[in-house]
Amino acid sequence: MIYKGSDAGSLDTCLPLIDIPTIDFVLLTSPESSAQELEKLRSVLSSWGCFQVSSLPLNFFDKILIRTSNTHCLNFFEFQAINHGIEPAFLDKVKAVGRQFFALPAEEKNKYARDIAIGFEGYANHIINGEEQAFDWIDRLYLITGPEDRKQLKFWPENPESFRKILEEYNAKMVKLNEFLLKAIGLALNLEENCFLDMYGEEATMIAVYNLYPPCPRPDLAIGLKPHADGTAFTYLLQDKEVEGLQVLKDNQWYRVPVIPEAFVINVGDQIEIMSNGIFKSPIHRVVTDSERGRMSLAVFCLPNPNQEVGPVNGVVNEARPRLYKTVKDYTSIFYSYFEKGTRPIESAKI
Ligand SMILES: O=C(O)CCC(=O)C(=O)O
Ligand SMILES: [Fe+2]
Repeated sequence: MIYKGSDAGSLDTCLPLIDIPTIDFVLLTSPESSAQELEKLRSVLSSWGCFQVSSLPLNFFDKILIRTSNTHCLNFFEFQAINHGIEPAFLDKVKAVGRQFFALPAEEKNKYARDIAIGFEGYANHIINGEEQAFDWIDRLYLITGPEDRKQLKFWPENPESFRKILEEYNAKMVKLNEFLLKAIGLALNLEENCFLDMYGEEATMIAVYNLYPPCPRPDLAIGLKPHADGTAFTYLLQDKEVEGLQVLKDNQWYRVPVIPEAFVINVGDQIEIMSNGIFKSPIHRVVTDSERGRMSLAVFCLPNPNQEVGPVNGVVNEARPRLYKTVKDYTSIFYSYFEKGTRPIESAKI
């Protein structure tokens, strides 16, 4: 599928608003309600490929559940309890440090500038350098936040002072949340609880990307972020609290994603589409600009380690559903070359 050029679109208020499905993670952990909520999760991920989660109660990760998994209930025993959930006030801080960074003078931000010869990390005001590339209307701060030994602190702002500490704390919560969801999707398909988590592997890569879309005088001409599907396993997105801009494509129709303060939008990425043999869909999405208001979002990308081989998990290939995807490795490294061309990298993984 080619998206290039013609596909930029303004924030067309005539587009329908997606009634973005909500999954309640607390219901997922309760013996009475988990079967029903898991079925909802399965249905949402196979249709929309994205859903929202309201912020988690303070002690979500402390509620160490519960029962063994054969009753379709998530077993949390292996999770280390941490003392806090993800409360709205903390989410505000996570967003505030990003906004403060983007508000700094260019000279200060450029201390953390990306060096494309090294990689994608750091601050940059466009995503890729392709010559024929129509640039996106975006400023980005892209940081590898895990595993520990892959972090390059020279790209991590020291201004505002609390930036590093807050992002580290946020990252730790995202790691847990992602493990939780990887287990949940195994159960949602009636498979072994750890099948996705095992395929995802250890020492997974965590990437945090702050996206700033400045006000754009001609939103009809410039796209904030061109249509793409994420190359991740899952993406955890914190949207701007006030300014809309994210849109999702389903059945050739674009839908606006509403602003939902304090909620995460969680996207299936291509690697979960591959692991689920296409049962779960990695949705195409884009961001449009606004003529008057800037918008900031924070995306956390959770990806298997580059050495990890990723293919359909046990139980998703059968006579009724033959194998549709090859085994891939270091999928992320091909991602941006496709992004630049405006084609879908997942095509290269199809059999
Ligand atoms: O800004 C957004 O809402 C979406 C960002 C996004 O899709 C991405 O960073 O991959
Ligand atoms: Fe995305």
